[in-house]
Amino acid sequence: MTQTPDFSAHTPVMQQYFRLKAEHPDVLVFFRMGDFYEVFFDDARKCNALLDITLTSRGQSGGNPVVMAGVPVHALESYLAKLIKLGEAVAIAEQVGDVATSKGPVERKVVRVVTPGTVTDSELLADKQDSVLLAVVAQGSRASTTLGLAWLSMTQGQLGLAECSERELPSWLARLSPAEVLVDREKQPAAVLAARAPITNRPSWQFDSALGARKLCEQLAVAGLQGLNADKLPAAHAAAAALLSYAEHTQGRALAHVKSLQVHRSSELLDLPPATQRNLELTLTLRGETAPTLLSLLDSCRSGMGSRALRHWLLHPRRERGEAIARHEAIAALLDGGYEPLREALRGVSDVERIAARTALRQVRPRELTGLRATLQALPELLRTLPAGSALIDGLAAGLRASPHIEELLRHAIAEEPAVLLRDGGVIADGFDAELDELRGIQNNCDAFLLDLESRERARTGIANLRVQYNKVHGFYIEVTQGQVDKVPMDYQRRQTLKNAERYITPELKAFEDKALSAQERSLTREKYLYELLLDQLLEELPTLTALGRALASLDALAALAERAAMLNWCRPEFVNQPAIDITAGRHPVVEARLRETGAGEFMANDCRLDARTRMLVITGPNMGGKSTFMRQVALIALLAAIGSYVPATACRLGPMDAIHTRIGAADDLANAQSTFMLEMTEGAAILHGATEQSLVLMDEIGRGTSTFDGLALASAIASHLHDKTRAFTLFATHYFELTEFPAKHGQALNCHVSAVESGEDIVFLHEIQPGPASRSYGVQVARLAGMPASLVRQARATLEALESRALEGQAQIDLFAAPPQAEAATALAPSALDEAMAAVDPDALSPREALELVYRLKKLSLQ
Ligand SMILES: Nc1ncnc2c1ncn2[C@@H]1O[C@H](COP(=O)(O)OP(=O)(O)OP(=O)(O)O)[C@@H](O)[C@H]1O
Repeated sequence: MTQTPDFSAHTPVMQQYFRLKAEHPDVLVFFRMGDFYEVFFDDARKCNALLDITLTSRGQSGGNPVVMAGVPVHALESYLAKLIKLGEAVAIAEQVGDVATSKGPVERKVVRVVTPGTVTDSELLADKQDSVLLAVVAQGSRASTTLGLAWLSMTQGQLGLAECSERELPSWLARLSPAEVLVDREKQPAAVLAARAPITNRPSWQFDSALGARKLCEQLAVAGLQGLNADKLPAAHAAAAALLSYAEHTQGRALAHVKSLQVHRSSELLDLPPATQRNLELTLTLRGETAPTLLSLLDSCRSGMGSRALRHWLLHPRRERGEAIARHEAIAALLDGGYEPLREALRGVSDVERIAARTALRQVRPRELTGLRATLQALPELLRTLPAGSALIDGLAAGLRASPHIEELLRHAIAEEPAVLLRDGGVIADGFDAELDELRGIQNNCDAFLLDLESRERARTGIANLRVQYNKVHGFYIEVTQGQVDKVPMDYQRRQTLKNAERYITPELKAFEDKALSAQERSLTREKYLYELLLDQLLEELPTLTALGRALASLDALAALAERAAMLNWCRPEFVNQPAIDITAGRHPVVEARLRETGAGEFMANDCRLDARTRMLVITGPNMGGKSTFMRQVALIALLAAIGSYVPATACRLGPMDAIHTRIGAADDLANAQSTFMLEMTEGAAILHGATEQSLVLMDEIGRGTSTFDGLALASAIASHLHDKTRAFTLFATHYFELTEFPAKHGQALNCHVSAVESGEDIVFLHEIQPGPASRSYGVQVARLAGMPASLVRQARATLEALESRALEGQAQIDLFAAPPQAEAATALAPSALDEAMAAVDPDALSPREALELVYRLKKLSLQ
């Protein structure tokens, strides 16, 4: 920016601006000047480009024209929303001094910095999605790096810590989907670029473990972190140090509401790598839209809080099944006892979670408090709708019994329908504060007083047309027409002379004027003061409010899951300790819903039976037959069960599971300059390294990105590896017909196929999974269905027949699944002269001279 170090060359206001800008060099500074926020120089040019606001240049400062642009104060929120979406951060510098009494420019201060990861204004936040601020730092040597993660949802008041390896980082980034990532300015972990979130650089010294541990203890008001299972995480503590200082810096205050901490260890969560989240279309479709996805289908929540909780559950499934079982039990209770009354009661609740956070940050608006009040008043009714029979719901009910004190306080303190903004007045209820009532009384009684004074003065002076009036310039006055002026009493002082009237003031009217004019100002000041006091009192109740928000969010999410289970005819899954994925009549929930919506037919339900003896299904069948759908539905059912939802099936038994890996064809990742095939192999390799016996692996047409032989060879080697070494539960869909021989030689694999029947030249897909290999692949028929020209289809059919007959004649007898050649097997040639000579040597029998000769001889042989 055009910044001159010598501020003295500038006007006093610009000096003030430069000082603030120097404290916030990396963000846009919005500098309050009366009814506008002004931006200057480079910030102005940037805003001109991003917001399309006009650049102007006014006067000079330090010898240069002052380039500036401005946004009106009342439109701030909409401009901020745009900038935050574009990943920009904005420091808001307000006038904090008193304009009337200031000598020189009024004092200004940055009161908060709005950044993508720390926004709390409801207008700037998506209702259904949390805004997460994440700090990532790498610790350790190059050979063994540990990444420390610390994150904060400012509006939930929730901190999270985790440590992971470099390989696991992408999964974490996909799971947390941060709105802003803080990194060490000096060493940025490469993977954070993939988060596609704005990156904010922070100085290295802020990523300090000891400082982080201390800050966490202070923030959570605990003496040590052991009790929270949060000790011995030095890398995460280092990230927390940077996270907390940045968060406080942006809010301009301590974070009173951040009182809870979750420590996630990678090993506790069911691993959902980014490819899995993408391929299963959990929260976004492959095209990047928010519907139709699993979340859009599940989310029938009544509140933004519920939607956010559900999203969190979906992306953080636990391996340990206690939490999921408790949710299954709660859904069963809601289905038994009726979930509709609860959902009705939840319809009107406000976003208590965000209101609590905004209260803590002292940003809460009057209307949010009336929303909170209404919610508190509705709680007794809501409690009555809760069913019995679920320990989880009983626990949440305890969170709903918020102290009646808060409701009472809000009822007395806040007006029935307060103004939108505190500065407009009319927020504090009548009868709450005697002083405020008196000040308001003065304003309200103004008219009555003036009428009363007028009739008294008329009687006293005998001037019948005397009038008491007010105007902005002269204030209150008594007006007497020129003809009556001689009747004016002594205590009347002339204020103004008009053509045919005189205007006077009396001591009584002057006293009233002083009181009335200052009453409005004073009542506003008093309201602000009372509002601050109210916030202090609410702050004491913050833990109760936070717990209430969480309880409402969970109940909403549970009720949505119950409603979905009932409406979509889902069943309660069962967990077992043996290896098993045993699904009866499973369906793909999103494809099924889509078919129903478009009236395109019924979804064909299919079973999936995998156990310790059958760990792999080799799935063949025509394109469009339903292979991908079947594989995905198995994964979705497993995931739904793990988050505590019912599942689209008639019965479902699941053994332990640690991860869901998917390799499903995707378009080229041009952005990362990876070809289809390279991407396929990279993802495949990650699966082979990461999967275990307890993982579910979906492999959809691996190898198709390269030539047929390469692809077939790789696909068979990958299948063998998964079967013999990894032993993961694997669904392996392939077009390589040769792979249907795989199960014959691999005891834990079975063939199955999606059925289709030919009718004349056409093909009808039955979408039914049947045992055994497919008889053929019907590619030409599918092409015909897709509308390829008839002549082309005829030509393809003829070529196919020719190829097939040639293949039959000269079928190569290659054993695709033979054991890989061992390194030593390669040396199984006839022994060389050198080998023979070496074999003949008896070292103990050699004299030194013979040994020397032997060396010369061996050297000679080696050169032959
Ligand atoms: N079980 C089913 N019941 C009804 N319709 C289904 C079923 N499975 C799949 N479909 C329909 O068939 C379409 C194609 O399914 P899918 O993509 O799973 O086929 P595929 O065998 O994987 O094809 P390709 O080999 O070309 O990838 C789906 O979009 C869906 O509309």
